[in-house]
Amino acid sequence: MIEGLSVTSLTAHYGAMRALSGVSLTVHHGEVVSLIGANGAGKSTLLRSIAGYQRARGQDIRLNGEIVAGLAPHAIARKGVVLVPEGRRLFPDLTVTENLKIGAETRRAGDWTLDRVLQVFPALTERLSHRPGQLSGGQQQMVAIGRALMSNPQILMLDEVSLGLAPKVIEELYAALPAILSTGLGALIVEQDIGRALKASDRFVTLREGTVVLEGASATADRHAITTAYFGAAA
Ligand SMILES: Nc1ncnc2c1ncn2[C@@H]1O[C@H](COP(=O)(O)OP(=O)(O)OP(=O)(O)O)[C@@H](O)[C@H]1O
Repeated sequence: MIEGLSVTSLTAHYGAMRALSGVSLTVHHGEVVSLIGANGAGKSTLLRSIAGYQRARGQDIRLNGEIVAGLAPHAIARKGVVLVPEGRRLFPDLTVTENLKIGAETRRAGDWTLDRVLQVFPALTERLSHRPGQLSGGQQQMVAIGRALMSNPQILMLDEVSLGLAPKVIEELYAALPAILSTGLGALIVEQDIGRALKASDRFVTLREGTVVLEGASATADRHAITTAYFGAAA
């Protein structure tokens, strides 16, 4: 049995179009796995399928050996698999505190509290009564990640958290990752910048056209091989 997330032979369709074909991967507790691939490779579909927002065939998605595939998204979150979606999806009429506390509604027992989120993202401390529209993009992303942490996840999935943010702000977000992982959770991250994805992760998985084409340890990854796998043999 795998301690953490395991996905086996996952297939997903949009109508007749196959977006994922037999994708398998694991994310153990305490490790970061980065999902690398061009636009349309299927990264968001994979994360959304794991989180229960998208119907997938194969249906072998497990957390600590227990099948979670087929459960509703809130039930999967309650088991401990939580997605920070692309575009953040904060509640615009709620304050930062209220947005963070919503994450606690699917809360499992665990270490994450509002105070702990604020230790990881101190920039939010002064802005707890603000609405998301009054925050910078980076601060909004901190709220989205903080909201996910408030549910005490075992597996945290981050879909393109750096999209549209300035390099300095992206550095700040990634600098928080070790503190986030120190509670023993595992992370599956989608990051467009291959260099940053490898730096932030223990292992990488490259998707092309819905299929895993290359995977390995990030520290010893061959960038050329990844780029070739990413674009296909014709690149
Ligand atoms: N709601 C949808 N309806 C139909 N096709 C979709 C839908 N969402 C995604 N697709 C298609 O499924 C494939 C995989 O898309 P997906 O968004 O998972 O890729 P991605 O790797 O996350 O890309 P991006 O970096 O652009 O988000 C693409 O061909 C895309 O056009």
